[in-house]
Amino acid sequence: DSFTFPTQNNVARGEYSLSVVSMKPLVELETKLVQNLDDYATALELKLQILRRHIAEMRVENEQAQRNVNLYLSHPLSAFALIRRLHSDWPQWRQYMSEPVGRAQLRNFDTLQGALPTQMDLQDACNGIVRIQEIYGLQESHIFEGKLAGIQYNTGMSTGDILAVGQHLSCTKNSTEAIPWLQEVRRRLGNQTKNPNEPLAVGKSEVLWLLAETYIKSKHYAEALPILDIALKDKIADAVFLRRREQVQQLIAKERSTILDSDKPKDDPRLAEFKQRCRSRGSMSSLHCCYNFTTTPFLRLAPLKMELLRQHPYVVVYHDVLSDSEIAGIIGMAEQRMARTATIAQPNRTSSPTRTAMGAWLKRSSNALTQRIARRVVDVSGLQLEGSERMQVINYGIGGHYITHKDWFTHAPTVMGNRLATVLFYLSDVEQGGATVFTKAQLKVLPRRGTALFWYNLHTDGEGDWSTVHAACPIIVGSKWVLTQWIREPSQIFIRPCLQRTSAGD
Ligand SMILES: O=C(O)CCC(=O)C(=O)O
Ligand SMILES: [Fe+2]
Repeated sequence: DSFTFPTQNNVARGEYSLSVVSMKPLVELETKLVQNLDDYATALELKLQILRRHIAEMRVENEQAQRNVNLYLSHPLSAFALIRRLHSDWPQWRQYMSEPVGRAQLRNFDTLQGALPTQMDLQDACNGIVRIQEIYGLQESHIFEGKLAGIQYNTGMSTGDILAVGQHLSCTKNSTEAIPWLQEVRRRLGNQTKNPNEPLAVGKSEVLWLLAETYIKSKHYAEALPILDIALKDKIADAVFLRRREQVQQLIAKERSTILDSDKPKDDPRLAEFKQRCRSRGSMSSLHCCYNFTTTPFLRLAPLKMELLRQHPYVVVYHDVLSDSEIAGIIGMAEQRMARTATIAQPNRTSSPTRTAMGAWLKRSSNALTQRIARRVVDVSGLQLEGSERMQVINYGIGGHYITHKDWFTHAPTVMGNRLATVLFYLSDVEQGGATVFTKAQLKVLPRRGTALFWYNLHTDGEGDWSTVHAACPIIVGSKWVLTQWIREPSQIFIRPCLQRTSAGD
């Protein structure tokens, strides 16, 4: 179920990619690293300059000696100087050559190293990219070139970027998904040979090996063979490749290969619905719009722009209910309290989290601002908040999403009661992706800064309403912020008493 709680009070390691806000320090970290490397280059240049100057002087002296060796050595001061230089100076030059350059920069790097993203961060980031590709059905080649869901951006993927995703995918259950990525790396490397002086150069033989192994792992033996052959033909491979080739030939003779694409696992229906809804056009399909004057007495003075999206389940949107300064204040508070949000079902990290975001709980009584927001929740819902959990602010990260879930509990605690209703405020616009979708009710709501979504999670008799299952589609481009208030049953006794179900759908 979807009860979420923070596991840590600050950004713990391996949690950068989960929200845009938690990645912010990385930009400054890179600034420092670039400066440090620049300082290292300066130290190298300084040493080089000193060397060049001395070499020039040495050459002048030595050439003079060479022109007339006898004359040079006949002069006692020249001969003396030669002896002295060779005895005293040259060992010092040896010493100078052996001294490492940039020790200070190396030490400085070591102090920054602890803040570098971990393997887990990279995995999360890979998962995010793959999720965008999968859920929206994007072509890998488009992503490589920086075209995301029909929009061409200036940023594409480098060979190193693509290889990292390929490597990640080759270790996953569906390793065949790595193939387009690794093939692209292979294509980009082309006939290029690795420059041994380039620290970041990608080795072609390593890529070919990984590609061949990925084919072999998924029993596509026939495809592995030509890959190994390329490596052998280019003579960039060694005996290991030759042995592997023989093994593959034996496998082809013995075992049946799988035909590419035939073994694609079928999506489970929930995932299929999620994909379909996220890919659908974002029509709000409102039933009607009106001004709400009636939910609470306050609204008679300041009516809210309300749009009814569905009657069953009852889902409404309120436009422009938060001001820019209120939003800035809430985000500012949340930023200081960010922690990874984990669901109770999986409080520890797994490779495929159901929710990829960082969150903060805010007490409604914290300050005038949170009290005002709480009041707004009462206004849009007509419900009371005593006994409800705190407000939760969420910021999503790379390909951030929240899989299909229901906000109500199957076994609700009797004291706190179940989550009768949800109010979801959008604190930001999202450039692409990140819609809230109701998969059963076939509704897609695009985040709009300042808008609130309200729905009932329970039928009038208190039973959980399955038609309220919903999800957050992966963000493609943007930083999505939401504030959620789940509203518990007990304090609503007189407002929305438990009734027999009125009509079929209610
Ligand atoms: O972020 C969204 O669009 C949905 C969030 C949600 O479903 C929740 O917090 O329960
Ligand atoms: Fe939810």
